Amino acid sequence: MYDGDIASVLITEQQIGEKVAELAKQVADDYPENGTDLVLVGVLKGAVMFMTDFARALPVPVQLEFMAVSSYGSATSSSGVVRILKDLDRDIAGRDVVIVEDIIDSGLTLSWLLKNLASRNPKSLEVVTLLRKPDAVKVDVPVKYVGFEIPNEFVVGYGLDFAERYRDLPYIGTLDPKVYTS
Ligand SMILES: O=P(O)(O)OC[C@H]1O[C@H](OP(=O)(O)OP(=O)(O)O)[C@H](O)[C@@H]1O
Ligand code: HPA
Ligand SMILES: [Mg+2]
Repeated sequence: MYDGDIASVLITEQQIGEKVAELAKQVADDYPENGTDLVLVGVLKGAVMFMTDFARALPVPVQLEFMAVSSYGSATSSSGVVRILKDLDRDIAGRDVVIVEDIIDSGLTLSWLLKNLASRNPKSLEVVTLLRKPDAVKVDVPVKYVGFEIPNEFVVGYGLDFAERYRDLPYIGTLDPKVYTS
């Protein structure tokens, strides 16, 4: 599948599975059941694979919410302009909320999202991200749960796309530059 487009496998399916279980354990330890379900806010579309695996790995009840924002379009770097394409369906005031992201690259999307959700007065607000690129950060954002720190290369798979392709790969790989330079 996608023959020749993937330059290298950065994180295997098995490594992803182990990390998801580890992150779920950390989050479950920090949010013991208290009668009010934790709200997971998945950031579409990139976080969809991580969100569904993570929610099922968590041994505490959660409610699933989604937001769609877009800052990348078909480019390989963030424009910094964030648009809401889909908002939450429910009020999060007074709730424990965890944003579920696939990747923090420049940090621009998350920084905007944190401000936006904080203004809705949740009881608490934290972030879990599967990937972070420390060398790409333009705005520092407080992130409590980080899966993997990765080099500053464009990656695809497990929800992450280039021009809407490759999200369905079960692993995370680097994209051969010929794909986006041709
Ligand atoms: O830290 P940043 O530089 O802001 O980049 C991270 C964001 O960019 C990607 O979303 P994208 O806008 O590509 O939408 P998508 O999830 O639908 O692919 C990714 O899923 C993150 O949400
Ligand atoms: O490396 C990336 N790959 C895919 N989507 C992204 N959005 C931000 N960074 C990336
Ligand atoms: Mg994208």
